[in-house]
Amino acid sequence: MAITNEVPRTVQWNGKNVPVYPMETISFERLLSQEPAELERVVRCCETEGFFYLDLSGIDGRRYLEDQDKTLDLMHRFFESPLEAKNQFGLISPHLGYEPVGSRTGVFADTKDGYEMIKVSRDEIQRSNPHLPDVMKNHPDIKILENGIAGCNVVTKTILSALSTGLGLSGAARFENSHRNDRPSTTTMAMMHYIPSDPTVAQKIGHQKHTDISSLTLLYSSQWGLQIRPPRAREFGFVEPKQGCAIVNVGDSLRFASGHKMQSCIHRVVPFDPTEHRYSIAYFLRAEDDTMFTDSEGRYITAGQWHDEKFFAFTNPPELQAQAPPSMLLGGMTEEEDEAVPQVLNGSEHIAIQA
Ligand SMILES: O=C(O)CCC(=O)C(=O)O
Ligand SMILES: [Fe+2]
Repeated sequence: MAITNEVPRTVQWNGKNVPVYPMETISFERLLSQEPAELERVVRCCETEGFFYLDLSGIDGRRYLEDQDKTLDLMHRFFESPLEAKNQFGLISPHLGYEPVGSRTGVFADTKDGYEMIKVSRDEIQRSNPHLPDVMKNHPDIKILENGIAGCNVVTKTILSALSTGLGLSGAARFENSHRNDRPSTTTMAMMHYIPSDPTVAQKIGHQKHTDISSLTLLYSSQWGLQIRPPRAREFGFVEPKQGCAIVNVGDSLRFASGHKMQSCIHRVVPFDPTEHRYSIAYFLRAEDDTMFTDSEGRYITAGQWHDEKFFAFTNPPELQAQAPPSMLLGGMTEEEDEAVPQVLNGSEHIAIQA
């Protein structure tokens, strides 16, 4: 963990004291001006922890927070629609369309996930007739999605450019050069709704531990639930939502592009308050499909291939997930030994490995 002056905190969750991990806060305004000290800090965050808060509360950043508030209103309307309307086209491709609750593995053994999700890709929203369910295929909603996606692009490209400069990269070697705006990629905005669920009995619960496929993920959620397991940490701990800030994490593609120096931090989502509906918006900035890098298995492959293989590993049932290259779900990141923790499942006490 980075050195901070903050006193370590814990919260009560699922019958035990769980850490709340402190994270650095990076200023969007200072990145925009490429202030050398801020560039150094953002590089250090990506190389040591792979996660940070991005302060968007200044005049240049708050318009993006307002975009996300509008996206949130749209999500409430969308997720309240009947299942047939939401699932009109199903999942058109891994980065476009709707996935109902329970489509993937859940956060605990023998559970399914506890969220539904609609993804709108950056390439798709730019088409004259984007493939969207009818309930959101109207001018005002398309405009909200377009503004949300374009805003996330500006914010994530600002970070990418700061990282290139901070690492002394120039010309074609800069990260932006493998994330050009007019090249096909699987870049997408995922809008998620987690249903209320009780960790002691739920069959559909949370979001399994993973690292992201993306280069950078920009996450907006004002609600608790995200847990990270920073490098060298022995257990998962919560990330506290912070007013005026988004959460940014490095994904596998940037880890690979940085010669595996950056950390693609392990994370998952659990129901913090079992009675609560939780909403989050994740923008996954992904490399151009034909970008080449060396993955966690030592293979020289394209970003497109990494995306497709890992996506299917995510969505496969556990027995098929186990056949994927061992490091795929965690992008080559390793976990410190888990501590055996008592866990109440289905009403009876088990000693289980928390995963
Ligand atoms: O919902 C969240 O807070 C995070 C979701 C996430 O990790 C993901 O979609 O990759
Ligand atoms: Fe994630």
